[in-house]
Amino acid sequence: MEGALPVPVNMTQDELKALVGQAALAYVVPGTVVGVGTGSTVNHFIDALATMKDRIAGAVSSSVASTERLRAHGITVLDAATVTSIPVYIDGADEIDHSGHMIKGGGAALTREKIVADLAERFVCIADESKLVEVLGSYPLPVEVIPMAAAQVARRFERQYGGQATLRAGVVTDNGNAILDVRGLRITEPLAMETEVNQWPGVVTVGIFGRHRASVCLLGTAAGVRTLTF
Ligand SMILES: O=C(CO)[C@H](O)[C@H](O)COP(=O)(O)O
Repeated sequence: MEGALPVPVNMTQDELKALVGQAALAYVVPGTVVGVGTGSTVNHFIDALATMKDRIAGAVSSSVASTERLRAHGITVLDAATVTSIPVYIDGADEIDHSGHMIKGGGAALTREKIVADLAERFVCIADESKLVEVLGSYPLPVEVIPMAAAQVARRFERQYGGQATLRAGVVTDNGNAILDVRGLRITEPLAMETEVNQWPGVVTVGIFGRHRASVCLLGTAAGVRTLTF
């Protein structure tokens, strides 16, 4: 199912991100706690959320960066451990397919993103149209790993899926771990790969959001905001 709201043509990628960040406000349930993702698209959402900060019960954040931005706007950030359920989680994606499966983790926040997504009744993905793909895998798949397992996990990707993993230089996650970026994958069965890789020793989180896929995607396009529901 989809629909589109018209917008002026020739918008930049950042303007498309701002457009969907604003559009996501319609999915915030007044009086409740909002799950907030991480990244440049979400930054626009956080800025928009500030306009209704007095009508929400606060936010659960998926990264130190988003927490700082939320607090700078005067939005209350709650510890995820104190929250049992939230109606909606709003976050970006590096890729999303036509079933709502995503690759996430370009900003290295994938583990906390999956934790907050797990608290949510629904995941609303906000993205510019370049993120919509037929098959996941052109974007290098991020995997958060315990550093001592990085080489072993990399070898296993090569052996099992023919993927080439490299350590993301200079990056330490909010959880003190490393990120592998895996190239050369064609992820035709996201749920199966997510389940498999999650079982490898030393893998903290794989950036495939299959079980935690989006139920709605607000896609910024030259024709307006396309709403995809899955
Ligand atoms: O998964 C993420 C961070 O870990 C982001 O949602 C993803 O990288 C998209 O970022 P952006 O909105 O900047 O394009």
